[in-house]
Amino acid sequence: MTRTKIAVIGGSGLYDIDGLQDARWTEVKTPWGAPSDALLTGVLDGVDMVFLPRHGRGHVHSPSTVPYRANIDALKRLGCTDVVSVSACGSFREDMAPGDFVLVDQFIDRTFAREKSFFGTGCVAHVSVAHPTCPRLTEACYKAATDAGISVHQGGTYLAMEGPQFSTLAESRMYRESWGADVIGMTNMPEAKLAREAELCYASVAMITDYDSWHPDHGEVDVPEIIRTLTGNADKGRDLVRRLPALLGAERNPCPHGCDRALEFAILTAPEARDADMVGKLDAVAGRVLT
Ligand SMILES: CSC[C@H]1O[C@H](OP(=O)(O)O)[C@H](O)[C@@H]1O
Ligand SMILES: Nc1ncnc2[nH]cnc12
Repeated sequence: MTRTKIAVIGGSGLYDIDGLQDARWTEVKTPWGAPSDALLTGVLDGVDMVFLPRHGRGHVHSPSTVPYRANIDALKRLGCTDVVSVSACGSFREDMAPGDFVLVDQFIDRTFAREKSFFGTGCVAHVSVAHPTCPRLTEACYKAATDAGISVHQGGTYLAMEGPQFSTLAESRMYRESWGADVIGMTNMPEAKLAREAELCYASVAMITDYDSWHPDHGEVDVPEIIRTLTGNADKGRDLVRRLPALLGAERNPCPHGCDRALEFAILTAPEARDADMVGKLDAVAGRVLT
C-alpha cells in the first residue's frame, strides 16, 4: 500500500478548489520549465491533494502553450499518484447535452504543435496508450458524479484539436459523422500521454459547454455561450472533486490496470547508450526505472 495523492488539473473556468486543509500555493521547478502556475497543496478528508490550474490563474496559457510536460513532471515530483483532468468541451452527440459530464475513455489526438513526450534522443521509450485513461480512477469519478446528482455519461471519445480557433463546420461534421468522436476539446492531449509516461493514473472529466458547430438548432460555438454554461459546470466539477478523497481513500494498492508500471518494459535505449543529461531530466518521471 502507498499513500494516495490526488492531483486535479482544472481547465477553463476551474482555477481553484475549496475546502482544502493546510492549503498553500507552492512554486515547483522542473527540468521542463515552469508549470502553468503555482500548485495548490492541501488535505481533503485525510487525503493529500494537489490542484493545478491548467491555463494558470487569470487564464494566461493558450491550449498550444500550456506547459504540459512541466505540469505532469511537477505533479509527479510532488508525489501525486492519480491525476483527474477537468475540462470544458464541445459535444458531437444530441444526448450529451451542455451541462452534462462525460467520463472520457478514448482520444483522437489531432494536436500538432506541442511537445508530446518526456523521452527522445538519448533515452527512447514507447509506452502503450491503447487504453489512455485509468478505469479505477474513472470509476471513482463516475461514482462521485452520480452521488453529486450530475448527469454523467460513462465512456466517450475526446477529439483533441490544436485550436485556439474552434472547428470549421466541415471539421465538426467529419469528427462527428466519420470519426465517431463524442466530444471535442483542446487540452487533454498530450496531457494524457505524458501522464502515462510518468506512470500516473489519469482520468478525464469532460464538462460539456456547447454543441460545437454541427448542430442545426444551435448556432456556431462562441466564448459567451461557453462561459454561460461554464459557471454551473465548474460548481458541479468542484462538487465531484470534493467527493473523490472519500472514494479513493488515503492508502492505495498498485493500479490493477498497470498505469503505475507503464515504463517497466518501455525504455529501448541501452543503459550504456543513454544520454546523461536526458536521464538527469527524467529523475521524477522515470527515476523508478532509470536508477
Ligand atoms: C473556454 S473555450 C475553449 C477552451 O476550453 C477548454 O479548455 P480546458 O480543456 O482546459 O477546459 C478547451 O480545451 C479550450 O482550451
Ligand atoms: N466546441 C469546442 N471545441 C473545442 N474546445 C472546446 N471547449 C469547449 N467547447 C469547445
